[in-house]
Amino acid sequence: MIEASGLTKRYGKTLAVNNLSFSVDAGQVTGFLGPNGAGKSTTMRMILGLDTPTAGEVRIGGKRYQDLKHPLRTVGALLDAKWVHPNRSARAHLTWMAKSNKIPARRVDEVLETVGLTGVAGKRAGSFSLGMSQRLGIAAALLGDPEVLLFDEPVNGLDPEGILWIRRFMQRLAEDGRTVFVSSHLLSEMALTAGNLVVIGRGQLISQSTTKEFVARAAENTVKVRSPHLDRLRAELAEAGVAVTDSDGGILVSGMDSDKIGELAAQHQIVLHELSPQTGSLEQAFMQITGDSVEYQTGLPTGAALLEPSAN
Ligand SMILES: Nc1ncnc2c1ncn2[C@@H]1O[C@H](COP(=O)(O)OP(=O)(O)OP(=O)(O)O)[C@@H](O)[C@H]1O
Repeated sequence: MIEASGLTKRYGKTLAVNNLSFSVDAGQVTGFLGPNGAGKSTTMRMILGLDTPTAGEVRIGGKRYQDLKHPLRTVGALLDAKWVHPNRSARAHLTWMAKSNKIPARRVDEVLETVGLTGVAGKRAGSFSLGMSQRLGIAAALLGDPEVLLFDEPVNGLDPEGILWIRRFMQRLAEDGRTVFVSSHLLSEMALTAGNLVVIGRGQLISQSTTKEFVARAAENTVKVRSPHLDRLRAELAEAGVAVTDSDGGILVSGMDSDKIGELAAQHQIVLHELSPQTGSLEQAFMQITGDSVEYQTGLPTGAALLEPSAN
């Protein structure tokens, strides 16, 4: 289990993580979701003791990272799959890690087998594809047979087969009873993988709930409206304090259900050509909830910005 309370990290003028509290339970994959720059990597680094919080703390199984006797046996992480020395073989890399962490050498072959790299264990890690490097990174994270696993954007840049493999693998780890915490800026990916979501924006907690609840909450509040008197309707909705965005020859209304919009239109004798509650794509749902908290606008429509690969 991971518990963050009041976790805060400031880099100069940038408040990367701001008073963040959440918990991650064992037995399910928990997605850590937020737009680029939201503070996910910084939070993961603080969980792993690689960065010191400016305020607050995070505990793993009740202990701070620096108080863990055998850190690799408690928590394993895949942060950056490409940090392996390129001239070392996969087996040499894992053997070195095992030795320096007092982990029995037999674990090396076990984890190579687990991630399906036994056949290429003697090859230079520098010659590995991104998918193979990710597997090697996961093997390293598993060396100490830890209860808690952290993955930072593990599917970035992978082909569909690699994505599927990682998704299934994370689910298997969770089914084994481990705590699996995985960051992503893609809700559609997380919705397929994670049962719970911790969602952040601009370093702050936006929501912690089941994935189902998160998606339903966002989607149920959007209604598509088309009308030949769109300007008048827009003005009445603004008066009612409701948010409106343009969409495909009509508008998308958030925060008022379709019954109320219909009544408002009738009251002002505004003809409607369409009044349809949207189930919305997952990405739309995510944008709707995190919309105000996107730090860097890319100039692309907001939905597309989310589908851009992260800079990680
Ligand atoms: N070492 C650092 N020095 C200064 N600012 C930093 C540092 N690390 C992160 N930041 C800033 O903190 C904020 C959060 O960054 P972080 O990388 O944690 O976000 P993220 O959610 O992981 O984003 P991404 O998905 O783009 O990696 C950003 O504004 C970033 O520029």
